[in-house]
Amino acid sequence: MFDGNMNSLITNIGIVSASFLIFRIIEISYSRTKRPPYPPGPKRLPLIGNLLQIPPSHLWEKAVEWRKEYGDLIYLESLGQRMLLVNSYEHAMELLANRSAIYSSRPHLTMAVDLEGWIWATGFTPYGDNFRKHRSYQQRFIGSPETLNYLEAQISETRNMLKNILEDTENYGTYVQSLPGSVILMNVYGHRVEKNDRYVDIGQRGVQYASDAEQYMFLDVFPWLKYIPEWFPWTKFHKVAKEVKKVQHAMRYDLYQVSKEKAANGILKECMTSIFLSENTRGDGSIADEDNFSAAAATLYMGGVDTSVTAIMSFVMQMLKNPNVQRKAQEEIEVVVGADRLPYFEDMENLPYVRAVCAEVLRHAAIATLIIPHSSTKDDVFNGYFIPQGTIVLANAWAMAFNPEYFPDPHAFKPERWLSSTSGKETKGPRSTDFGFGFGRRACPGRDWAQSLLFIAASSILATFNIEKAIGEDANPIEPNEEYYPGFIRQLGPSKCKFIPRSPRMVSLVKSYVNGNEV
Ligand code: HEM
Repeated sequence: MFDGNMNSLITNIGIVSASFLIFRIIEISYSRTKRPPYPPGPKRLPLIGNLLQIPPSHLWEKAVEWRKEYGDLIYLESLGQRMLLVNSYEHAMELLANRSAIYSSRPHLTMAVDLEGWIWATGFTPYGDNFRKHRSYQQRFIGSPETLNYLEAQISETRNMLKNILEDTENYGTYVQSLPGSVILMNVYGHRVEKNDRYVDIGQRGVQYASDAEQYMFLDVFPWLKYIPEWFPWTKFHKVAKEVKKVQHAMRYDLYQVSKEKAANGILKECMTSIFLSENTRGDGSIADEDNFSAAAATLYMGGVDTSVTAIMSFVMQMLKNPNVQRKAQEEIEVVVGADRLPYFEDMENLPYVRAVCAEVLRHAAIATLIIPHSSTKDDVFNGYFIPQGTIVLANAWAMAFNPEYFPDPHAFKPERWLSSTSGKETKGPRSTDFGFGFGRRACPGRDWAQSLLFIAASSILATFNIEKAIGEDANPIEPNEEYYPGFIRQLGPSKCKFIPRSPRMVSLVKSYVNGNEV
């Protein structure tokens, strides 16, 4: 009896399971035939997809080449990971801004998030409550200078940089490299940067490590590899992750702790942390929402310390390559600012040519080539194509910056294209700041901060110095360094060149300002 029941139970389960399986197969094949196609893209091989066609670097340039065949949307798969390259500004806006409820998350990167521990940094945080809290702190303190007057630190640190360049011209690169870090550390933690400052170094190493994590994408395909013990051969990634973890931890906590101690002793200068602590420290000493605040603050440190260096380095390189542009910008400064003081933010409105130079620097430098990858949280259909949930969307800001339909003669450096008041206006497309800082809910919160620092640094350098090519041993001018480090975030090193003070008056002005006796 028992055996008979058991047999029929097994038979029934078998029938039900088989029916379920058949139903699923029919359902899947039906949905496949009904579902719209993926966007066009290079032919995928079974299992590995486009793995062999995706170049190890300069994917943004490959995407432009593919555009001729497939158009502005290019769909790729690599070992099961779906990717969508978006070459046009209009499509990036449509997906990442107009449909930002679906396209505002970040991919989960095994190396960066699980092994190195960057999950706290806003740029790696998935869409959700923590992300929203980070963004509201960042918007409040850095989105505009209303709560915290970050412009003051931008002016004073720029003038420090001018003085250092005056005294040690050969090493101008060192001072440009530390300018953004010295401003952001003052803004966020009230920390005054010293020569060879440990925290600027930690910040720059942290940014480099975080962007290098993309080299370990094989761990996303085989995430179980992360459980292999460290002593096992070919697990160098464990050693790298261990080292990065120390830097990541230092970025997140070290300066925050120092600032907290200073605040407790009443010696913390006004900054983002001092304002937050004064508003959120409870009677028993505990601090409301401290985790989200310290993460949002440390991500600003991360965002501010590096990208703006590329912008200012690119400005110097372009001035070396385009002496006529340099002269024209200096003439405008002479008329508006005069030769008796250095520029202020109040001059910005009256310096359209200098503003155009800055806009052209940002376009031409294309600092964040593929912005930061977004990830979709829902299946979507766009322009008749199916974009599955979990697709990594890469907006090709480099392609937008050099699109000849928006910017005729795109590789030429032409500030005139941004001047609406001259007949030379040639720009038909978006502004460089519309795509260079990303899209939608994830767009860079440091956009205004970065633009104002570039303006004050560029106009102050132009007012103080003539930048000229150095002369080589063969008596020929040395061409400027145009070799960008080809990462998702492009970096540019200094050129061999001369910073020649424009007049003894400018020299004494810079010195007097730094010594606190502004003339
Ligand atoms: C010229 C300088 C800069 C450029 C070109 C730049 C560009 C970008 C881009 C393209 C993104 C990704 C946006 C997206 O995914 O749609 C981004 C994100 C971010 N940037 Fe910037 N940035 C610059 C300066 C700064 C500065 C100065 C700060 C901080 C003071 C900053 C803080 C951030 C943060 C926190 C994020 C992450 C936002 C998120 O994931 O929600 N950036 N930036």
